[in-house]
Amino acid sequence: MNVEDMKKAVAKEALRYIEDDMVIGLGTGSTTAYFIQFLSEKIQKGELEEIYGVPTSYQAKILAMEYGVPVVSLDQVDAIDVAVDGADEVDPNLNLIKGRGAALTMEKIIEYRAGTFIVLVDETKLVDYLCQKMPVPIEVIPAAWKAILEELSIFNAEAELRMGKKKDGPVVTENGNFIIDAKFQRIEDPLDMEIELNTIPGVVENGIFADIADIVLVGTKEGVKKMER
Ligand SMILES: O=C[C@H](O)[C@H](O)[C@H](O)COP(=O)(O)O
Repeated sequence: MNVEDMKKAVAKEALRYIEDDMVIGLGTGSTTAYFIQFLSEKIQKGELEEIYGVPTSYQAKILAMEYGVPVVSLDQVDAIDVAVDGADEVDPNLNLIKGRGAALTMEKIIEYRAGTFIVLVDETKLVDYLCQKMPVPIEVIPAAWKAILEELSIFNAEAELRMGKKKDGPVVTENGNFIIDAKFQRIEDPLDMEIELNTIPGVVENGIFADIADIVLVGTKEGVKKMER
């Protein structure tokens, strides 16, 4: 089983948690893209009814629209039953790093409010501690990017402004902000770090998702494994 197969396997498994009449937070990224596709197939077959998706990004919104999953915005719903999303790192306590796709702020807004937050990863995302492999993406107000970059040196972080791939200059998020990727040595206390980073003036949100995930479905060569809080 390759990584792509593992992503598909967890995306299929996540459907077990979906029932009729649910409002579902639709995450961003390659793994959730499979989930949106499989969700749509169930809807088209009539196996799921009255499903509404709340997208966390334009990517999720466009995919849902293409696949025919009805979309609504957060302010049109009273509650989100389940949110499903990928992650960049998952530690043994189900703390996450997210934001490789620069969608972290809307992801956190929606997933924080979900009745159940289900994370879909392949086994390469499992780490012993956060920041083992990946930096923490931090969404910042553009005017503050340089000051924040310097302030992050207090944490011994190797931080850089994220640059566009098919765009000159920095990545601009869907909220009109910049992203700083900060590689810390090792995050000992994810919740503490998540809160501390958000106290820096100009920081909009950061990609540490501590104590939010309820279930993590992990695609492995032996099949899907479930981690639960
Ligand atoms: O901003 C992007 C997100 O946090 C993604 O959910 C995360 O990077 C995982 O994406 P993928 O499933 O493509 O690895």
